[in-house]
Amino acid sequence: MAGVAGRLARNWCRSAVLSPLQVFSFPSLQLHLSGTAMRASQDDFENAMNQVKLLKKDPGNEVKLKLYALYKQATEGPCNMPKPGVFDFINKAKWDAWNALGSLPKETARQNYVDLVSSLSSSSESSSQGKPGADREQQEYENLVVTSEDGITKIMFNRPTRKNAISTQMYQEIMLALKAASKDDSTITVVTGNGDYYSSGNDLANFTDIPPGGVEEKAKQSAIMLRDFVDTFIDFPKPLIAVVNGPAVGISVTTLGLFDAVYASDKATFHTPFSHLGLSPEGCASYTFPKIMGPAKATEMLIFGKKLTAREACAQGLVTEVFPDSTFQKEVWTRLKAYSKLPQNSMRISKQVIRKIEKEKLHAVNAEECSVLQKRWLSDECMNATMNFLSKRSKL
Ligand SMILES: CCCCCC/C=C/C(=O)SCCNC(=O)CCNC(=O)[C@H](O)C(C)(C)COP(=O)(O)OP(=O)(O)OC[C@H]1O[C@@H](n2cnc3c(N)ncnc32)[C@H](O)[C@@H]1OP(=O)(O)O
Repeated sequence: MAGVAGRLARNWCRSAVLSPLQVFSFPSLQLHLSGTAMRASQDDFENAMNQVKLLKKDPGNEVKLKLYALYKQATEGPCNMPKPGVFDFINKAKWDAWNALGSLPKETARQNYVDLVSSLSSSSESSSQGKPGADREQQEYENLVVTSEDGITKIMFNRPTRKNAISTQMYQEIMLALKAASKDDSTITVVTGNGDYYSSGNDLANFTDIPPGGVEEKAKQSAIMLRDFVDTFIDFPKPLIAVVNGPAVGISVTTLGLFDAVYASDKATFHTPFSHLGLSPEGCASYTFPKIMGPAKATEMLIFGKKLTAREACAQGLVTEVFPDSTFQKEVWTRLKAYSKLPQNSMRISKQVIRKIEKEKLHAVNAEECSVLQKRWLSDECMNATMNFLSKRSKL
């Protein structure tokens, strides 16, 4: 197979003066827009064809074959060529790749082509920005520790003395770190907490910093920031895993519904005391929680503020697996390191396929939740609960 791969590479590179990526735009990949069969995604398809030519990194023969096959399937349908002879290695490899797509519908092939190119573009972009590894330079954050090693980018909340409560600056930093992780070379991204808490949720002191426009302006700014924050999770393109090292409260619980896997220590608890704080759900939990655990269990958490143990949260489907605290870090990181070695593009594309149908809905839910909260923050119920906590008259 190595011989065939080598010959494939040479064959595609034979046009000599061309860079490997220009060569990669083999003749049959040029789009012949016939004006027929124009569909909604034709523009995306066309853009993807152009993007392929701009890739900075050679994606390798396996991916090239996949692109070739998807292109042929998208434009011509199932393989219609006679099978090349056994010694015609290159055409045989191309034929095999196309034929393997069977009766995949044209529009699915087109979509898969677009998705594959999009994943290649982002990894090619990021490869010019940095390499994975322990020594990789990381942006400095005040409230996070971000590291990248073994194909895993780890974003760790780092305000342990405040139980990792999320300040306004920390929301911004988390968004920045997620955006950077979405473009780096890592295969998976992990969010965790430093210290005994995963996170105690929104820093209740966030609402004491009132701008000149008054509390209404504060509520408006907070709703915009919250919407952006949650959108970043909804749109995150690669597997996102929460390593819940201890108790989680409020928004650090609701956003778990947007993660792809949640591993928890048996010391973790899951608490969304929105009614106690005069608030309402955020992080798309009004949609994801009833979907994950059924409406009755979601009501107990989101309306009555029932705190779940890690095992209860696992039984409800919010948590993937629970580990004894004594072996939690070792077991989880061993597993994550194994997962991080799986093929990057395949994982990305699988996530896209799994999440795509929900994306629009999640953005709409997020917008609605933020608009409701904007009003809630101005309510007496919420203001009193916040003042009671800050004046140390109450705790959860
Ligand atoms: C701005 C736009 C976005 C808004 C999004 C909407 C989000 C909603 C939510 O997330 S709702 C949930 C909000 N969180 C809370 O209500 C938790 C409040 N904290 C507590 O009840 C307790 O601190 C505790 C149960 C988490 C931990 O109790 P304990 O173990 O006794 O520790 P301490 O209380 O002594 O905590 C140490 C230190 O940290 C401060 N702190 C902890 N959590 C928060 C917080 N969420 N906000 C602000 N400050 C927090 C706590 O006050 C202590 O400070 P001190 O040492 O006393 O100065």
